[in-house]
Amino acid sequence: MTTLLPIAIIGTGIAGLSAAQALHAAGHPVQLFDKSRGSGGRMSSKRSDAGALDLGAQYFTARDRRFVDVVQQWQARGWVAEWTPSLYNFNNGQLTASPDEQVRWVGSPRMSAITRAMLGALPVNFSCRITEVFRGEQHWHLQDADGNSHGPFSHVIVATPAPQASPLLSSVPKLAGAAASVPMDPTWAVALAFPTALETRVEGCFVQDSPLDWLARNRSKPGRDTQLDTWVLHATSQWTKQHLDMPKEAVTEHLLGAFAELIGCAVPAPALSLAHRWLYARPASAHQWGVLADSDLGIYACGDWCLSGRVEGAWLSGQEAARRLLEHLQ
Ligand SMILES: Cc1cc2nc3c(=O)[nH]c(=O)nc-3n(C[C@H](O)[C@H](O)[C@H](O)COP(=O)(O)OP(=O)(O)OC[C@H]3O[C@@H](n4cnc5c(N)ncnc54)[C@H](O)[C@@H]3O)c2cc1C
Ligand SMILES: NC(=O)C1=CN([C@@H]2O[C@H](COP(=O)(O)OP(=O)(O)OC[C@H]3O[C@@H](n4cnc5c(N)ncnc54)[C@H](O)[C@@H]3O)[C@@H](O)[C@H]2O)CC=C1
Repeated sequence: MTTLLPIAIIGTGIAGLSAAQALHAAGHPVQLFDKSRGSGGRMSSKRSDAGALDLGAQYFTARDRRFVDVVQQWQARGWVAEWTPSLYNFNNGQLTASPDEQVRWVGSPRMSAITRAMLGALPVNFSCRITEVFRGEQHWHLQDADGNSHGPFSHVIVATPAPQASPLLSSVPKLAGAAASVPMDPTWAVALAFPTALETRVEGCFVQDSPLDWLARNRSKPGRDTQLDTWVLHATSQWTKQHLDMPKEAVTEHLLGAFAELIGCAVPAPALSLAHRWLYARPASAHQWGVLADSDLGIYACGDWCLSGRVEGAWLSGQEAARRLLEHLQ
């Protein structure tokens, strides 16, 4: 019996884990790496005194049949639940109810529950920033920021945002160039917790003509801690770019001010506030690549930026990376 070399996967966001699960299911050993202390990437949740707060992805929709099917399996296992917020729209200074029929999903009891469950017992190195990916005579090797080498690996899947993928793809200039051509826009996120509930029916709101793009009542999502009235605000990409290096306290003050202006009820001082800057929040434009690949060399890049820039696109891109890799092995 021959021993298969593991496949290295850099990034434990939903794209990397989607690929990992598919390869593991096909009988291939994988080894995951992430620079963060936990999995989830932009679907991670921040633990706080007000419970877990979803600072990145707020909810997701499922339109592709393959993703619809997997989300149903996640629901059956209790990893996700449907969120049915009382939705509003803020436009031209008017806050109006904006109900619709769209099904929206969230991780349960927090967004990070999905990737945590997907990771399961797969082998992973956290707090391990990969700085170099190189090919020896036959196999792939990785170098991390602490100077450690990892390998050999039969294949490598880079599942990070495009600007972070580009340097890791430098051994295949065509792939590195494609990743470098995808700018990603930033998003400032602010979480607030109020000791008494705000007197509003709003649970989610799409916002126009404001520094804000979106706001959500975090505690209205299923399974969340409901002791405090928690909210998450997202700034527009444009406002974020203009205030990229603003101190967190000032960002919180500005976005809290914008929130108080539009929400239409008294907003007391929050008991807790925190700000997080997502430097690579969303691709500036969508692509239909699915995956970037050099199958002969055995290197692949996947992530939301290869498709729709949403959770669904990231998951599908991870599936596509695994599919292309397995196809080439046959
Ligand atoms: C503020 C915000 C709001 C959003 N809202 C929504 C929404 O409501 N609905 C929706 O569908 N989508 C939303 N998205 C987008 C969604 O979160 C992403 O499309 C999806 O999570 C991307 O997954 P991914 O696996 O491609 O990348 P990521 O989740 O970014 O995962 C990449 C991983 O790679 C790791 N990494 C990076 N570089 C290295 C390195 N050198 N070495 C090791 N590890 C590395 C990172 O730590 C990270 O864990 C939102 C995103 C943000 C930021
Ligand atoms: N802030 C960030 O960095 C990112 C935010 N992302 C957001 O994630 C969401 C995911 O998109 P989908 O899965 O397609 O979800 P969706 O179908 O709920 O929303 C898509 C878009 O349609 C609009 N919209 C939908 N429903 C309503 C409504 N009831 N009233 C008014 N407008 C509505 C709204 O503009 C929204 O952005 C979008 O809102 C993206 O803007 C995606 C990626 C990054």
